[in-house]
Amino acid sequence: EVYTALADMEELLETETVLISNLEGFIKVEQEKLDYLKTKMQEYQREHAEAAIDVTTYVSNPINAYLLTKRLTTDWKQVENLMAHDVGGEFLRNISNYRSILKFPSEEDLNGAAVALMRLQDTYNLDTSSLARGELNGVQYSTEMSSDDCFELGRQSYVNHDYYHTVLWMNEAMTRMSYEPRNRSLPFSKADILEYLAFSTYKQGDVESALSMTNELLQLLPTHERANGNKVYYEKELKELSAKKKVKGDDGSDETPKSDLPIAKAEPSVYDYTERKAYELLCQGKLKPTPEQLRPLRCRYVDNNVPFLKIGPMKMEEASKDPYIVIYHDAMFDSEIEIIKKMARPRFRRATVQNAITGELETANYRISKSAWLRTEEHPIIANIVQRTEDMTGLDMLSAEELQVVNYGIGGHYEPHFDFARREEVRAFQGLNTGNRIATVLFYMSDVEQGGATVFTAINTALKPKKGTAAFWYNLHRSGDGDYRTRHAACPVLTGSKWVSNKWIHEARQEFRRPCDLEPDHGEYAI
Ligand SMILES: O=C(O)CCC(=O)C(=O)O
Ligand SMILES: [Fe+2]
Repeated sequence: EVYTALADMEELLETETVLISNLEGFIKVEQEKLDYLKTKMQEYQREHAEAAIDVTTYVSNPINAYLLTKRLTTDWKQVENLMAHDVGGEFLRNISNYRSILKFPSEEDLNGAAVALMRLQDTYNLDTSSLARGELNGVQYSTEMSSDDCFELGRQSYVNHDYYHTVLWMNEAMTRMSYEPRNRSLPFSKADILEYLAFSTYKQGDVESALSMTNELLQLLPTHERANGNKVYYEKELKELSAKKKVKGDDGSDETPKSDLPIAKAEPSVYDYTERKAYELLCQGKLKPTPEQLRPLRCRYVDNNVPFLKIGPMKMEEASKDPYIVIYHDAMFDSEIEIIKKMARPRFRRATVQNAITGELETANYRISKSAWLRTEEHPIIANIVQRTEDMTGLDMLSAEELQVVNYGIGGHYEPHFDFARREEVRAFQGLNTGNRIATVLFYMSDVEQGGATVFTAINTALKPKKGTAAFWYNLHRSGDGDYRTRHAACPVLTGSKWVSNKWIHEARQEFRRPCDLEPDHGEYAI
């Protein structure tokens, strides 16, 4: 699929370029054909008009008699041939050839892109009509959505059982339809919208509104079979509801009204309501650390006692004292970033997560990005970065994982998670024999216009991506136990393309670099 990384979506524009020029070619050839036929027809009309003035005189001229015969035999044959000539077929064959060479999005991509928009709408609290007008978080962009763009979003939400967004977007489609030019040919009618609206409203528990929408639909199409059936159903349900209200009780019916609209399985969310709320507010920039958390934070130049850094110390900014989270500025050069991106692009695979029960790697809607692994030996640039990571962290890199390069797609995100393996899933890194992920270094390889922050949901801390900076934190206490306060997430990217690299450092070989302790925690750490 392509929607999971913007790097891949860029190629779709090349596909579109080819398709546009194909369509242009078709129109040109078809137009030439029509122009030729038109000229021919006018010629016929002219000759014919002349002949019609005096038919007898006309045919008595042997030249005219010959020409008339010719016109209706060979000349006419040519016209027929041209009429039969199928210009479209050739161009359609070209398009099917392109399908094997160029990148085309699939139905899955369309659904993924629609879900991504809904995720952005929820996470950043975007109002439907502003979004449809092309406004993202108060910033006006030039794109505007038409009624059928909105209808399709509603339909995709419906397919995903997401009745809440179905209602929002079908309503928007209806509003837009009313002020768009009447002559637009639309693949749906007002009745179709009403059917989606009624059913989704019912699914959300509002039987009364579902009934009134169904009635509205029946005014447009009195013989609509399903609507008539549902009307009876809704009326019955309402009657039962009001009867129950009097007696006070639960709803007992398991019958549902009919809909033959397609339906798919929805994935359950992996985190609870309070964490979700904190996550959203942090992503929106509305939740901040307390003054107590902020007061002790400092910026300074550090050399970590590394000879190389004595010459060129690094700029370090503390983002949190406990757990200890720091930002290194200018940790990657633009030139290095370009090379890393170029190396990663052709190797991108959809990012996976580990199933806590089976240990299998699988794709999930809660992690939408593409990633690639770059080995230290592959390029001197990577080796440099790994060495710099060692200098910044004071940790040994021999047990670290390779550099993971990540690019996020539309609405690309990673819901709250730990980087370390929990006791029940220690199997995660067992094969490696290097212990758990003791620390994370997260390099930001792009700025992000809007959204895409890294947020720590347990300590109300958000890190805004800034090209060239790196975040560093310990995932484990000195005791080796996981530090649950390091739970973090990548907020959905609202606008822009987000690139990061992860370097996960393991416990093995850190015995003298970060000695362990029986106590789980010590405040933390200063090199
Ligand atoms: O992209 C980010 O901001 C965080 C990524 C992350 O947490 C991860 O890949 O484990
Ligand atoms: Fe992470």
